[in-house]
Amino acid sequence: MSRVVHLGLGSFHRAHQAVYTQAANRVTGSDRRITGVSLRNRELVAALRAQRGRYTVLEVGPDAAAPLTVEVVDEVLLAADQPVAVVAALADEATTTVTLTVTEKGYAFRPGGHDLDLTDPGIRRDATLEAPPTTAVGLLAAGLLARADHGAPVDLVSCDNVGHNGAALRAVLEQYAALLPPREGAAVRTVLDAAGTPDTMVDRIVPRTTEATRRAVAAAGISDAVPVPAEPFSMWVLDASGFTAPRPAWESAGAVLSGEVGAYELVKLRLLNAPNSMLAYLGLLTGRTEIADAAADPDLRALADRALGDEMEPTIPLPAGFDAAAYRAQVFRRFLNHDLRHLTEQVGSDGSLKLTQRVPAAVAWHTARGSVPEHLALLVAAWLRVTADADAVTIPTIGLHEPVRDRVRSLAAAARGPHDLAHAALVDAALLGHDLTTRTSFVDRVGELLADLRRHPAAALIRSMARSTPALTA
Ligand SMILES: NC(=O)c1ccc[n+]([C@@H]2O[C@H](COP(=O)([O-])OP(=O)(O)OC[C@H]3O[C@@H](n4cnc5c(N)ncnc54)[C@H](O)[C@@H]3O)[C@@H](O)[C@H]2O)c1
Ligand SMILES: O=P(O)(O)OC[C@@H](O)[C@@H](O)[C@H](O)[C@H](O)CO
Repeated sequence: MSRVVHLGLGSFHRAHQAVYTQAANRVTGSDRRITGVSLRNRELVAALRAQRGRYTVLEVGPDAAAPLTVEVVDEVLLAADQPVAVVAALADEATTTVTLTVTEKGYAFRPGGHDLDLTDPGIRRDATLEAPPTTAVGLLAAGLLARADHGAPVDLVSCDNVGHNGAALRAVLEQYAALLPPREGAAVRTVLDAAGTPDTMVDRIVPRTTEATRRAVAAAGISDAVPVPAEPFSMWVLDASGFTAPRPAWESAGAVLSGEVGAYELVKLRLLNAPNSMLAYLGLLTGRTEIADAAADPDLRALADRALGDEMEPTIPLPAGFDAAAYRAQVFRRFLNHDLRHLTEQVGSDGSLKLTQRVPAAVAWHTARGSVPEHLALLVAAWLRVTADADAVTIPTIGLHEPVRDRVRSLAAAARGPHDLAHAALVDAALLGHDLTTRTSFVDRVGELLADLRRHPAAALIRSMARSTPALTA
């Protein structure tokens, strides 16, 4: 029986692809199992091993189902300690599907784009082949290299919130292969050429596990050190034509096989993830710890809703039969799920990587038509304010991570003011990608809004924008 190897055994995989795989097994009577690889989370690996890979998905909020026991992960590896075993699992002929949820960071993209960062120290070290790999890209490539010996088919399925995630994964692997010694590079390319890298759209809000999750699971009589909370909603759209090898029949468990994955990805990134980011940054600037509290504020909600409906929706081709109005209403019902306790700091982390996927192409759509999307400018200004100014976030945060924070702060120290900073960060340093570097009318507006956010309490600007007539500035 063919097996799945998953890289990035975080919360999302356990509440999404693993659940679909288990359900597909039940529906089709097959027994496909998952080798789950955590890159470096030693505690998680120890806990899952102690539970023989078994854990609970706890749905929370309205319409939550009963806790679900997931027992489809039958092997758990820690890449930091067992890189050779991970490469062997990836190389095994029985492995026909490799799935990934390694966050945007895991692809080692160059800031602002989808090219491999050739200066990334981990990538450079792995590419020497002098020691076992440590990065997700290095591990995958080592697995492909070893597969050259047998040539059995395999698919690499990115399940991260990255636009054209399959193509992006293929591109970084190709660029990594070019760094390898010629013989090994050619072997990796040969295996990659034959492999599938389908694009996918993945959707389920899965916050971090908290003590409340553990208590709720214990109250249901289940002993589990690593339960995963999740919203009841779940969606997975896959490009069926991108597969080359046997795989779990995820469609029998509700996944959608579609020729329009690209359109679904854009729906997800621009109509769900972008307003989610907006609630996160405006929430952080107005003292909200949780997304649901930010969404419950009528002014924040009005701005995020206009960003979604007026500024994002026109920029994307909707999938056939897609009901945008229903989606928009559903998105906000999902954000308002208080039981999720989805933290503004989780959604607001790594903004430079996330916003690059969510915003610049939509801005380019508007500026090409002579308008400046006001609410998207506010989103970017809010990200800059949170990133540049140590005094901007007044609530306690424990892990508001931002890879370019130091860079932005040194640009801020050198800048003559907010307009200068916006241009230095978005044009000169291209921190949100090259699409924005030529959109100077948009960058000017970001600078103005950043000035407002610095001059007044964020709530005042938010209130006045929310209560003024919505318009795209020409
Ligand atoms: N949580 C959600 O609501 C959700 C929904 C849709 C998609 N996703 C996608 O799944 C990803 C993971 O989300 P999660 O909730 O499991 O997060 P998590 O924090 O629980 O797990 C993150 C995983 O990514 C790995 N990782 C982190 N940095 C890495 C790096 N530099 N290189 C390689 N691997 C790295 C970690 O080892 C861990 O396994 C998200 O970034 C997103 O792309 C998440
Ligand atoms: O990428 P994360 O999980 O750190 O947080 C960002 C969220 O916007 C995102 O994960 C959503 O919850 C998810 O994309 C919903 O499907």
